[in-house]
Amino acid sequence: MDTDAPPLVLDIDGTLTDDPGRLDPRACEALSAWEAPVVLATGKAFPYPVSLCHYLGIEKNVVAENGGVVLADGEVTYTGDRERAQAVADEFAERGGELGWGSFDDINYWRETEIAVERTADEELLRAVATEYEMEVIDTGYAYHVKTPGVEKGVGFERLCETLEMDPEAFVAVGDSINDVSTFGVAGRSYAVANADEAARSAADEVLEESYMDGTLSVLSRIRA
Ligand SMILES: O=C(O)COP(=O)(O)O
Ligand SMILES: [Mg+2]
Repeated sequence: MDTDAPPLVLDIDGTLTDDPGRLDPRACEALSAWEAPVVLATGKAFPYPVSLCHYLGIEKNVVAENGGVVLADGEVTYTGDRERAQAVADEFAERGGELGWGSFDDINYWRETEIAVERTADEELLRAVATEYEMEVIDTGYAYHVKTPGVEKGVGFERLCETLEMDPEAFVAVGDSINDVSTFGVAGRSYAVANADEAARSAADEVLEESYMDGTLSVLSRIRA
């Protein structure tokens, strides 16, 4: 691999996974061997990208919870009002809504700055309650996230770059959904995989012909030259 490979900022679900969200095994080889920093920027709770970095054998540079949690150079920072998100979840449940994750809610168990809700939930009710609490709901295609407005992956990514003393413009971004739009806005070059939603497609510099990891690999092979 060329040592001039640019640093990467990559979404996980829909970008390094298949449709049901299983990690594509080709991501392991490609990212373990990448010769520049790789940042994982995800809507998932903090332990998920940290574990993925651990098992890929790469530096733990992570934006989790849609920007609510950032880890760079061993330093963790938090933004977002978890208590307010919890208040939305409680009121949602009070009015008959269900988060939908079953008896052990591993999706929210470690989540520190927002709340995620299964996409089978009553979206209209969830959005109505969130609005009452001046919170925002986004649909990533994998979950609804009840989050603090202004907390975004891209904002967290900029914070991470400050810590690493790197220029966000140097990074190549790949993603698939509305929660990647802010990352696309600050990275130097951005790609939406073919399975991306409308928001990601219109924010990306380029929409790829290939879906999921096929799309991500096509970017990696292009930029490594
Ligand atoms: O947690 C989600 O809903 C989606 O996760 P992602 O940001 O890695 O695609
Ligand atoms: Mg995604």
